[in-house]
Amino acid sequence: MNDNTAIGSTIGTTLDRFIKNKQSEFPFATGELSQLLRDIALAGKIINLEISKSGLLDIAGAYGTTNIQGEAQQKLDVIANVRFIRALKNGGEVCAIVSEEDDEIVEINVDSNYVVAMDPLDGSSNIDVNVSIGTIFSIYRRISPVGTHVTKEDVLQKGDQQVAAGYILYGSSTMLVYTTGHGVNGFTHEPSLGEFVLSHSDIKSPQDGNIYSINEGSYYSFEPGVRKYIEYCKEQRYSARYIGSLVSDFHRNMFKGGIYIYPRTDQALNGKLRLVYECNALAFIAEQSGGMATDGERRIMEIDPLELHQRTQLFIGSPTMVQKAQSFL
Ligand SMILES: O=P(O)(O)OC[C@H]1O[C@](O)(COP(=O)(O)O)[C@@H](O)[C@@H]1O
Ligand SMILES: [Mg+2]
Ligand SMILES: [Mg+2]
Repeated sequence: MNDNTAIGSTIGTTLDRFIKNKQSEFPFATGELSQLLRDIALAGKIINLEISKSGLLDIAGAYGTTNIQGEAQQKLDVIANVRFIRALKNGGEVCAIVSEEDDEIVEINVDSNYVVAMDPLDGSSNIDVNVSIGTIFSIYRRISPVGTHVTKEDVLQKGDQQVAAGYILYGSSTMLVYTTGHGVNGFTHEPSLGEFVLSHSDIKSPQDGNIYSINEGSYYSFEPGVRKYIEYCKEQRYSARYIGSLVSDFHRNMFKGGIYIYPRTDQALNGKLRLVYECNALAFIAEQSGGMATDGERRIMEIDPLELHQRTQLFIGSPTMVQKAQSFL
């Protein structure tokens, strides 16, 4: 058992109980955010079921459509998107959703308070080959008055405005990891109970590490500084680990100590990953666990989003490694 494990309270503390306990710490809490977190967990359980038997079902392969980024949508991308939107709609706490799989803002309920930005299925290239994948989510409080139509201002908020963020990792076990700005906690799905149960409390990322995660296949399209850092990692005899699912690479490095980098390339001049529904959420988790997340210069969470599907470079992980990488740029 590592020091991130809540000794002796694991089984007893379901996500539901944990949320209830946390809510009581905030006298003015209305329960809306708590309910929204429960709705996200519910959608995660449903998608987890589909993913766990995806090989048996006719849900492998491409859906036949492309999203606004020109990427072929996988069937599970679309299914996950539909499941999340339905669960959030039924939950009633969400006024709008920004999703990787929808070109525009999806307005849900103008009488609700919260905006959700999400990557319903992260690691799409790994869906059909049984490699771990995830879901990423950010939660903001709307700015415009309740009862009015949602505006771009409501959904294009800086990462520093997040009230909660997290991810669900569908791996050898399924985990929900999230923060509300008071530390990071991890819950493992207990299939026989059908519950997420606290398994990793107050997660702390090692300050330094020896794992680097970058797609070296694009080495010759990286800028000289990034190439020099890769050479440095090799000289240090660091381990190269790259799953190709951002959530999975981030999760491993958060526990073991490491850095994940997706820099700009000649194909992706602003990097590949999306600020609003991939990078902001993981940056919040990283910072809350003692890690660091930048675009090579600025904190990810202080970048002003201008577009829904805006891309950014990402340097994320153990602070000593992120600072070292930046020193080469
Ligand atoms: O194949 P590449 O260029 O290394 O990109 C892999 C990266 O792209 C992503 O798959 C992008 O996310 P989506 O799968 O949600 O589109 C990340 O999960 C992953 O880290
Ligand atoms: Mg993604
Ligand atoms: Mg995706």
